[in-house]
Amino acid sequence: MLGAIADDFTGATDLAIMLRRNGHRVAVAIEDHDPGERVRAGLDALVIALKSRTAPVAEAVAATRAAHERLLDWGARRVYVKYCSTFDSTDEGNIGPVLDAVADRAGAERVVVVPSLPANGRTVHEGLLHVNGQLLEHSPLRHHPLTPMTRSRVADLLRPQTRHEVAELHLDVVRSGRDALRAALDATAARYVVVDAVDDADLAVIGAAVAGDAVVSGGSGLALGLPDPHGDTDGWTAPASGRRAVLCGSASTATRRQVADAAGRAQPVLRVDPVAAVRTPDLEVDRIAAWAVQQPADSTPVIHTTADAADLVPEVDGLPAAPAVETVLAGVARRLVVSGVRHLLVAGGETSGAVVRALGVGVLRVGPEIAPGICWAAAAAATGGDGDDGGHEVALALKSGNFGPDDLFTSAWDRLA
Ligand SMILES: Nc1ncnc2c1ncn2[C@@H]1O[C@H](COP(=O)(O)OP(=O)(O)O)[C@@H](O)[C@H]1O
Ligand SMILES: O=C(O)[C@@H](O)C(=O)COP(=O)(O)O
Repeated sequence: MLGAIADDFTGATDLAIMLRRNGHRVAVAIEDHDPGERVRAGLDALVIALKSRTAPVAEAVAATRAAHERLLDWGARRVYVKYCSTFDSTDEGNIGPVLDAVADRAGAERVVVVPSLPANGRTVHEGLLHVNGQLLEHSPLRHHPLTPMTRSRVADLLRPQTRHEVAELHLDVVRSGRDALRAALDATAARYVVVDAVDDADLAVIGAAVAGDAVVSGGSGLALGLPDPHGDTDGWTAPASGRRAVLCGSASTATRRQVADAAGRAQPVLRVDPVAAVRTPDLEVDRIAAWAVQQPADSTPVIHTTADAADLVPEVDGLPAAPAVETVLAGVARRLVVSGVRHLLVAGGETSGAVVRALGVGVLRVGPEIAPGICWAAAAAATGGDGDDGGHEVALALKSGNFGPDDLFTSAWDRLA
């Protein structure tokens, strides 16, 4: 079995889709949840979803180490460390410290670093990460609320995060084919090697060249290069029908466009007040949940946080607003499920982590792909409390802030039909 550790929940489903597309029978385990021996026995790949991308370094490393041990116990022979295709991190981490911990434990002398995800416009060329043709540092990721990306050379982003050497291999080597790339990798003394990839064919070459590596790392794109022969990935059924809703904690430009598009199609839209989220979170949850149940049953209420950059509130009364906003959206998610919402689309990696935790979900069963990097997944929500017994089957789509077409909030439901 291939074991994978993803540093956020949208990233976990993104990777699971790629593995599924490539013939793996795959499931996503939420944090320290054990899917059970029977489920594990039927899998070719298991992705553990952590909420470690922006956690304090020691916490992220400890959670990753524990996840790695579980994967080893469960028979994983290879480990895939999944981070963001835009390399979301700071000079402190968490990509470097997490890679160091996994590579040390596995005794891996070399780990490739492959953030490219061409299907979503993320490419690495001559060591520089581009997002839809722009250098990372000139893309909207420069203004990310938690991990602003102000440099574009992947090696320069990783170096401050690790004590190990970081090298680069460029497209000319990749395009010389699997054997030439493997030879070049073997000739490199560095622990980490950033490998260029501009299209899916490059990812296939890299995947083939690292077929024997105990640890690989990247965005989800590298999974396209790791085929599994089983190819038997059916067995997904959509959970019972019910009301729909969208929860957006992402401030990304793609999400903002999707909110505006839904509003333009006459879907009801409400914005979380970050000041209220910090000062009176329970009242803010009540306000939003009460609004949502009043909307027409056949509508898709969209609850969001940021219409334009001016809405971003770093602090309120000296307290950070971002985690308070996440907590409010997580509280709203519970209330929505209790009130009959069964199909929930969540935008934002951190936000998805907070929502999935609040819903008490243990395993995501990966279903149909909606758009590159976005899928529906089935899960049992253990809402319990709030006047509810819990145990509802729900369909969740966890969307990276930057992914998806403008009409996603109205078109995503077609894939559940
Ligand atoms: N208006 C706002 N003020 C303060 N924090 C916000 C606001 N809107 C969103 N946030 C926070 O920004 C973060 C967005 O991260 P995330 O959910 O991972 O989205 P993305 O996938 O776009 O990175 C979350 O912690 C969220 O609570
Ligand atoms: O690799 C990617 O781009 C995604 O899988 C991902 O991790 C996105 O993170 P968020 O934008 O924070 O959801």
